Amino acid sequence: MSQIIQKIKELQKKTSNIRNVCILAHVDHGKTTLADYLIASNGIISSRNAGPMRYLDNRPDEQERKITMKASNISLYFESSGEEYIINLIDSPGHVDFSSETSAAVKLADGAIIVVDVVEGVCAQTRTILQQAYNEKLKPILFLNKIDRLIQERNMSTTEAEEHLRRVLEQVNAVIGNIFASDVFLQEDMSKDNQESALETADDSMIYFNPTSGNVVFGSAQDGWGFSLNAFSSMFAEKLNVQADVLNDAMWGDFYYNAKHKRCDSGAYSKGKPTIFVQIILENIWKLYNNIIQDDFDKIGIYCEKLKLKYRPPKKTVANRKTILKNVFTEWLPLEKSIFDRIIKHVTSPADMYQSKLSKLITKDKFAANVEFSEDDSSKVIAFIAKMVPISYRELMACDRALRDIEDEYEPDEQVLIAFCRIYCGVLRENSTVHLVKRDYNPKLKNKEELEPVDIKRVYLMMARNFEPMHEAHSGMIVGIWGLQKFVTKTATLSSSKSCPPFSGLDILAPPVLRVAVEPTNIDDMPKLIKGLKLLNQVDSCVQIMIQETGEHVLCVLGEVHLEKCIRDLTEDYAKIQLNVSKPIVQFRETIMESLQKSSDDDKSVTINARNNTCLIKIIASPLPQNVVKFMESNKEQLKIFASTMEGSSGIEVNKELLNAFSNELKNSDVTQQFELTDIWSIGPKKLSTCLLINKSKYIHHNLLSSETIDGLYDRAIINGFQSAVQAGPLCLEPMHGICFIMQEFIIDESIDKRDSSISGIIITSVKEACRIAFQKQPQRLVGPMYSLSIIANADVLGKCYAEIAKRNGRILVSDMIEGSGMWMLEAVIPVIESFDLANELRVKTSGLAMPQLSFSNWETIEQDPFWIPTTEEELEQFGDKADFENKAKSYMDSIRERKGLYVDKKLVEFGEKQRTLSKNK
Ligand SMILES: Nc1nc2c(ncn2[C@@H]2O[C@H](COP(=O)(O)OP(=O)(O)OP(=O)(O)O)[C@@H](O)[C@H]2O)c(=O)[nH]1
Repeated sequence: MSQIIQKIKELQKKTSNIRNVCILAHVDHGKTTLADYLIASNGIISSRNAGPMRYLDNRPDEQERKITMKASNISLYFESSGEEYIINLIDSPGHVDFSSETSAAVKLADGAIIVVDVVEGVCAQTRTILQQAYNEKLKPILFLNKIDRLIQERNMSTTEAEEHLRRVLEQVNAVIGNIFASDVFLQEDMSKDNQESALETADDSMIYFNPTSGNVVFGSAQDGWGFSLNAFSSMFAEKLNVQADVLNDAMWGDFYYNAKHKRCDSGAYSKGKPTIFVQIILENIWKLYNNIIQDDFDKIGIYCEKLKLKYRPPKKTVANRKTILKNVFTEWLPLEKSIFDRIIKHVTSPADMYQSKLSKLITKDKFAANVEFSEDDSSKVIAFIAKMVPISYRELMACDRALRDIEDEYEPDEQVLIAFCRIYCGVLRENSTVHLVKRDYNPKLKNKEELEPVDIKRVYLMMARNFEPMHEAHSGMIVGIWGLQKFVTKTATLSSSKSCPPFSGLDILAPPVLRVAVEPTNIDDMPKLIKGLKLLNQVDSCVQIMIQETGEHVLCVLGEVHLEKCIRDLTEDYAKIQLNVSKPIVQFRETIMESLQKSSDDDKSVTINARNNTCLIKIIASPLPQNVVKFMESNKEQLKIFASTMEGSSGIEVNKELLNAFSNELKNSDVTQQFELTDIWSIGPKKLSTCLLINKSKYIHHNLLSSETIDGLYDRAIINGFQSAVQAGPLCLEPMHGICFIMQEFIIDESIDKRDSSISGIIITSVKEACRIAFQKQPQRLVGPMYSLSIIANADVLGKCYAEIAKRNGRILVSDMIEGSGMWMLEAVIPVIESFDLANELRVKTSGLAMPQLSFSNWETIEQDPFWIPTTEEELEQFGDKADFENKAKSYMDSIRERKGLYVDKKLVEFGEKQRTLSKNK
């Protein structure tokens, strides 16, 4: 291993020979098994252990549960046609609860190996990772994995298998086609009439997977083999007397080999002949497998000779078939070679990807001109930290003995953080100083306070669990940095010059909707908990930590598996204390609906006349249309900037294109109360941005789109009143969602003294009160988060899955058979609040045959009125006079109120004594 490390340290100076690749797939499709074989090629593990070892899954819980939970990098060496290469390989988790780790992996890579299990085909996460790879402009290679299952489990013939593989490839390409089409429409922002012609003119020739062009590898990671078509064309060209490139082009088409004329003829399907793919490739693989399965050692021996392999099977022992399979196939079609060859050919080097990567990483309005590429200039360093990697200080010192002389600030058992970083430009040297570029830094304004000098103490080559010290890291490399723990939370940009803007953070695909309150079992351990939570927040991009007004520490995570990991990290590594963890809490939101009974605006509006007519406020509330809410949710970061600029912050640029799109969105919706962008006064709640305050009164507010200078004397008080109203609604103090409050009148008595500070307080309270009453004048509803749920299961357990989903108020959206696999794919939505322990219950009920994948889908209004009570005689008879049991919305609302210590209108058992007496007397 030390030789390889030495070579990598030398080779890194040649950026054109570096490739940065991540492995992406739906959960369990075989990423980690594939990574093992690639690692074995460097002698880091033996190829006998490749697969079961799961080298990159080095957390105990990853090994126990056999799922990857974090992205990790290993730098590998590969030689091809006399050239030497470094391949920085990043394995990523497939489980949706760890999607932020996958986002970190795609941010650092230039290419992606997309692994698809050919039996399961395209699954929910496959679509997501294809979208992520497309968004980041990664060069993808498709690995169609687990072909051995078609032989051993599905007993498919070679022609059936070919048909099946074609279908899976078409599925993958159909997803890519859809992603491409939506991208074209989005970029062009066009009317429906122009969409078709735009699609016709857009060049999509390079985006699809096509075995003939070499971006598809077929194989079985478990048995250690893989091939792309060119491996077979060069193997068989001479024997068949056909030119290799002709054979290659004919291999995945409607061609058959005409042995008589020694040529490839078209029309295999119409003539009922097996295609060349079946004749030359699948037939050979199938025969070898069958010989091994049937212990036919003589035939295996003959085959090995025919294929010019060195391996000879044992004479008659009942040898382990798996070992024979591995020995034969890893020699004949070595998996690592087929994958590495494709990476070298299809993935672009970091130097060539530089501009395209940077244009993705830096938001358009911040793109500065002076960030040219440099391979070896230490004054032109640009680097991006995608995450902080935890390791115990003892382990780090074992990797880097020099640390013992540098620091003793940390205890050996303490967790410390290494920055997981890609050098985009220049050379980063140890013991150097660079700028940490903060989020609001703008190279045009050169706002120095947003740059912080930081010392790079040590630079490491990241070899999964080992950190190998290297004195410098060259452009294109993915490395670890020691010295930044005190400065970096989640992600960061480093630059040696002042001309680089901050990179955008990771794309977090789902908000953390699951919350728990945590406290130390022993209250004296509170400082340790706070320190542990800080570390967790630095390391995990998806975690949010909040401190409630009550002093309670709340941890927000994506799902139950994520929660388990975070609690484990806290108790065993970050805080090292016992914790009390509350039951999961789900955040709700509050909204209003359009009333079915027609009522005039006057009925709905609220007038508040404060302090003897000195301040008059008239407000009406109206639900915002779905499209507007959706737009606001997907652009909340930009809208926050828009709102803060309106409220007086300067120095931040507002994206004009976004404002135009917002204006169009408003025009295209049937907002009952029409308004312009210039009427928007504030957007709230602060972190969510789904409610608007609109000014239709005669009072003129500060407005960034207007050229007039306005003093906006009462703006701040009005905005504060609105913000505190939308922050906590009247149902159960949850944030409001999708509502537009329109200020119809705002009049302040001219005679009041403008220096009277109490007037601000009166305005804040009155606006807040008016918003709350206006909300209550409309039909009120709760809005809950929904998970989208996908399950792959066989027909026998389908009924049990349906029953479990129905029991939890879920809705099945799709239930399709996966052709050729005998499996079913279920897609459903289920309220997050009903989802707890679903994975466990399904596992027990289906004996482990169905595993759900849950990922955040959307916020959905709960149709039921939380205040509904039975009124008709039938309803009273059916539900009782409170109907608590049937009214889910009310029970959710009550449980939140109870948790928050608010009054709950609950009917307890009344007259208990009397009832008992009655029954006794019977
Ligand atoms: N039959 C068969 N099984 C395979 C193959 N490749 C992987 N497996 C098995 O599939 C299961 C999942 O493999 P992993 O490599 O852990 O999958 P993964 O994509 O890394 O999983 P996550 O990281 O948890 O998303 C393991 O039991 C592997 O042994 C293959 O080619 N054939």
